[in-house]
Amino acid sequence: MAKNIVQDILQKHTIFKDESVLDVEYTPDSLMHREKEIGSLALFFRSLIETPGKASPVALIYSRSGTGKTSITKTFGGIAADMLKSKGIDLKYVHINCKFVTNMHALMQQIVRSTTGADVKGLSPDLMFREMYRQLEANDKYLLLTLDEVDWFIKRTGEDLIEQLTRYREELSKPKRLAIIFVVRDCNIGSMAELERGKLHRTFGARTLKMEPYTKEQLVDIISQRVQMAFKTDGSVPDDIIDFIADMTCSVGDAYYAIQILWKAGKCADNFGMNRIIPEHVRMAKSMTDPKVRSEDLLSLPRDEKVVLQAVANLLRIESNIYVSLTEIIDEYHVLCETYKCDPVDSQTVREYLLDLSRIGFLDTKHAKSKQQLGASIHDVPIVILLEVLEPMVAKEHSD
Ligand SMILES: Nc1ncnc2c1ncn2[C@@H]1O[C@H](COP(=O)(O)OP(=O)(O)OP(=O)(O)O)[C@@H](O)[C@H]1O
Repeated sequence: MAKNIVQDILQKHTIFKDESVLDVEYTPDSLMHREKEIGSLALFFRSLIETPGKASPVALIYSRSGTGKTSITKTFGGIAADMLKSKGIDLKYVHINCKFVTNMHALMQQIVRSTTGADVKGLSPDLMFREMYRQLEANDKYLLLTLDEVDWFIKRTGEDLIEQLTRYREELSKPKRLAIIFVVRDCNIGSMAELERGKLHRTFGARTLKMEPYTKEQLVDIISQRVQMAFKTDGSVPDDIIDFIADMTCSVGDAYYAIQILWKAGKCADNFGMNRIIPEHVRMAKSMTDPKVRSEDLLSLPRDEKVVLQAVANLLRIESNIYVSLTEIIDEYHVLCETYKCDPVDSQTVREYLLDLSRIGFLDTKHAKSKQQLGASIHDVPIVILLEVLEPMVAKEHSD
């Protein structure tokens, strides 16, 4: 019985070729739009690659989430290890996420385990570090260590991981076998006290890299790359769907967020037995990824604005519509006014309502390039869910 269920599921049609490339852990071989940043790491760690042992460089990377901090450090770590290997030098790249590590002792245990494969118990963090370093020396190895999300660790434990590790590194005898990349979320740097920020500046100096959020065009490229790898045929994710996802995620510039929406939209298409993603799947995916409760807010909107919003939603219910024009909205609005037997407001007022609805977050507006005409879309809520609440609300208000 259970076997049949599994067999049935596996036999079901799917638009995916390889879902694993949409996992957050997956880093593509070619990391788009991060060439400059990988180049900065090469400059920061030039001495490690050209004259290993001479110095023990450290660097700090910070940015908002989903902007590729983890990916560029892993990519750079792999490249550095390969380059040194070709010179007969053994560089181990170790990447540790500190977010869920509870204290300095547990962190040092992880560093030692990932570097040497050994489990050390009963030693203080200082002694563990010395033991690990002794093993690096004994085996003539070098270590490039990335400590990711160190800001969470510092906040939670109150232990100044950056100061402690940079102190260890200063005490090392030559050849210096340790280089470290610290990774921090931008927002947490922003909220740091002036004194702490000054300390970071003194420790890292010019070896500080701030990564900018991705632009819409960059997100289009990143999503397109994943589409090629994850989906069966070219037609399963049309270009305007890629554009739509990039449009709705570019205000945060987060590649992970965009890839999550792509994946969930693909799952929706599978669930509906369709062989391509349509805009409504994307809206559903967005609401699952970033749920927003809107229904109670709808009640507070003026009556006429609700009708304008319903006009937009009615037009977007049509399968292929991502944006609809002001002219179309006005036509649909007049049809609704006839249905509800109410007097329509003039076109300029409809336009103002749309801008107002956009300001308070019920819809998204943009100007079409060609016609200079206002277009409206809804990014946050699946239209079916919005209309389920809005339609009866508007009907009731006009029957009272
Ligand atoms: N330039 C890029 N090209 C392709 N994929 C990318 C790129 N940047 C990020 N990604 C993908 O986006 C996801 C998030 O990236 P990553 O974890 O590197 O970001 P981050 O800045 O470290 O995020 P966080 O602060 O949340 O840890 C990963 O799946 C990664 O593969």
